Amino acid sequence: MKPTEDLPLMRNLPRAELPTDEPLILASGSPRRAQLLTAAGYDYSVQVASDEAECGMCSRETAPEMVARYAYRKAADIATKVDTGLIIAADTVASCLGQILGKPHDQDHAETTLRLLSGRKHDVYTGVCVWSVKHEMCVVDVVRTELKMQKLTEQMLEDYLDSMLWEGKAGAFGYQDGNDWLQVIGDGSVSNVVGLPMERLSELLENFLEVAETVTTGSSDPPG
Ligand SMILES: Cc1cn([C@H]2C[C@H](O)[C@@H](COP(=O)(O)OP(=O)(O)OP(=O)(O)O)O2)c(=O)[nH]c1=O
Repeated sequence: MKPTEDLPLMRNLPRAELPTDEPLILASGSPRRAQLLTAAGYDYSVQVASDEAECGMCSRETAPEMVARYAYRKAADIATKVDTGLIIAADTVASCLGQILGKPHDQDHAETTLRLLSGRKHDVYTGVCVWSVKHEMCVVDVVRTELKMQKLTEQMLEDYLDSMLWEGKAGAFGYQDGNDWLQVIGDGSVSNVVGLPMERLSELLENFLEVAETVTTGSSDPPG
């Protein structure tokens, strides 16, 4: 298996000029998001949002609504803890047959998730929030990538579950794990699948001062 930094998805990633003079902060503990930002050439520090940012499931909330809300809440959490900073936060889930598939709780959950995805088309949604503490403004956007997973044999399933590579990955599978099980449909963003849509992030940074909205203090819902 190739190390992640050698994968094609880490090459030729866009890097935008930052819209403010604040230090860039990645509000995420995801190693994939950090690898993507580093591969694109951004200079940043990491501050992980508290687990409470990902709490509170709203009934009838769709996958894109959920990832937008969680990305916003992760950025808002760090915004209360720093004096200045341009914060980037994100949240990723898979969605298949109307079910929202987050990170598996354990191996049984990973198996159930992979059996659902096996042989099926599904979507990966990532919500991304850019937040300027100095300007008290933020923007939230969601990117969808459509994928198809090949039909898994019992042996493939067993080997992958034993590998523990499913841990901490939405949908219980890492596109970057080098198994070629997933095919991106159309011209969807691969970095979006791995946790941070680098193309959209670049657009959001480039247009930040035009598209960002003033933050409402204490709101747990993203603007718009
Ligand atoms: C679909 C998919 C997700 N993932 C990862 C990206 C995210 O790290 C993770 C989804 O969980 P998230 O809750 O979005 O992020 P996280 O818990 O890793 O980090 P934080 O909350 O601190 O931001 O799944 C892959 O690495 N490969 C994939 O193919």
